[in-house]
Amino acid sequence: MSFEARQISFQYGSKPVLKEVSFTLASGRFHALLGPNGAGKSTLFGLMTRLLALQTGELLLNGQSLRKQPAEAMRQIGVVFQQNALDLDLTVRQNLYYHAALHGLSRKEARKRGDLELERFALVERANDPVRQLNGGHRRRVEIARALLHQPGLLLLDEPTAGLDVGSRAGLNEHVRRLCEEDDLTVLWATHLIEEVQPDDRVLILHQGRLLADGEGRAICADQGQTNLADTFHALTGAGHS
Ligand SMILES: Nc1ncnc2c1ncn2[C@@H]1O[C@H](COP(=O)(O)OP(=O)(O)OP(=O)(O)O)[C@@H](O)[C@H]1O
Repeated sequence: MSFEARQISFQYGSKPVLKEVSFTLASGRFHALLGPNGAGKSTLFGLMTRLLALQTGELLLNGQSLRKQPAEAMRQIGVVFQQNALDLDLTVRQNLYYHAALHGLSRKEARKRGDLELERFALVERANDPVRQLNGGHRRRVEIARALLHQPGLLLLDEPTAGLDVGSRAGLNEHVRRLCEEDDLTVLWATHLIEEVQPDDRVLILHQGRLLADGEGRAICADQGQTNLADTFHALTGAGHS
């Protein structure tokens, strides 16, 4: 899986929100898209998932333009949005099957893929419970399992730990890192929380619509003459330590 953003600019009305943003994602790696609130992370996700129409620049998945091959590209992408998008009255299993059907999976395939993800996400015991009965951490796990049903090569997560307690946050972050290794999945994890980023992650720092840094966390720190990511982030954006 290869992904490239070329010179992406975007504005809401007359308000510029993304300014000539270019980057590539490395296959099978965990990338942290780090930026303070309002940096433009969700807008970038909106463009990558085609919720928003591209204005300037190009997005390429495996060399194919998202603009020109939207259906094919969407088959390669799984997404977890900031807002919970599960049907609370359906069971965990029903949510998974419904989403699988939307992606055109047969009933048999949906069951097979659904059961496998329930197992991997340690959700088997909750499979027949309505999502409403699940806590925030479990709901997020269901959302990620759902996003992976159609076996995308690229998983986008927009502030996936929003609203979770510290323990659940760390657990979810670790889990997605494991998926990255197990499935050779390319991950873009948007966050404003430094503690969700590790020095050997690929880190993209977005601030006021501009990409201020792009590279291995450790190398970005060294470039800025800093010893840790929190100080580096502060030096680049002026944003407080989280
Ligand atoms: N629909 C919209 N219309 C006008 N301005 C918008 C709209 N959506 C977002 N914005 C503005 O665009 C800027 C970037 O917002 P965006 O949500 O992309 O940032 P973010 O980094 O995801 O931050 P957050 O984590 O707070 O959502 C902000 O100034 C925001 O107020």
